[in-house]
Amino acid sequence: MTQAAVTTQSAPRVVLSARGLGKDFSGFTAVNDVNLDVEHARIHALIGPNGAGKTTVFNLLTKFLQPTRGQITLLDTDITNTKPDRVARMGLVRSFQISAVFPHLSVRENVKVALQRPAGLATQFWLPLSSLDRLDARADELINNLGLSQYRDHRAADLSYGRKRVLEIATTLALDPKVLLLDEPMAGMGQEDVQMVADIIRNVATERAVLMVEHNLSVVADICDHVTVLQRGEILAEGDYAQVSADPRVRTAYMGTDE
Ligand SMILES: Nc1ncnc2c1ncn2[C@@H]1O[C@H](COP(=O)(O)OP(=O)(O)OP(=O)(O)O)[C@@H](O)[C@H]1O
Repeated sequence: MTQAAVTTQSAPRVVLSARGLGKDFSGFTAVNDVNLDVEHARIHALIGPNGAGKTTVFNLLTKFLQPTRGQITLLDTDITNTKPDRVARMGLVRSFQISAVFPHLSVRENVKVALQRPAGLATQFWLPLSSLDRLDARADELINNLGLSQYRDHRAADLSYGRKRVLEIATTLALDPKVLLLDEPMAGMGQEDVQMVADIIRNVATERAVLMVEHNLSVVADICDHVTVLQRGEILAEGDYAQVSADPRVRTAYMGTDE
């Protein structure tokens, strides 16, 4: 391997960045002066107390909301004024809620429906599902990678809550995102499912960047490489989990005390 190749491999690669990001709602500033650098093959957490602005930042990055101030760059392209569907096609994909999974289709059929888009097929619900047979191999690869192979022919409705979440991540991965945004992936899960989904996210992040909003701080401590703490719409602290959790300002924001 050449020296250049070694350097390229080891250098952190920023795939999504925000500079001076801000959003006002009728005079109320929900997000102000947020700078973020999300790197390839890393898991980046966005945390903060209720109302800190995490969801608004997600909506700004995916362009569901138009920023009042600032700039967003995806893979070296300025996407500040780009429409959400185009941003998704460029590789910034947000996981949808479980309701995005079709309950009466099997795990495999759900993944195949999701695979139609990157395969260049229009979503044509009037076509028989058998017309999607050529997507079997790719669907099975995704299903195996996410540990769902023994549930391949189960109806989505019959899966446990945690496995529905994993299926939902699988349908998102069908779009082959470069940056995956996960909004509280552990919400409502028991400990066993939390561990399973944490392992899946770690696995998924070996090939792409993951930015996640998560309230479960032990998960953040366990799997996240970098943590940005928001409070009242602004960045309060950032660093690895050990750094931010030792910061007295973060302790005060979460617990009302820095003890
Ligand atoms: N469309 C809107 N119009 C007016 N205010 C809004 C709007 N969306 C969000 N806000 C306000 O912006 C602030 C940040 O909200 P946001 O939902 O981004 O916080 P959050 O950190 O995601 O909170 P939570 O952890 O409770 O989900 C809150 O004060 C909220 O009331």
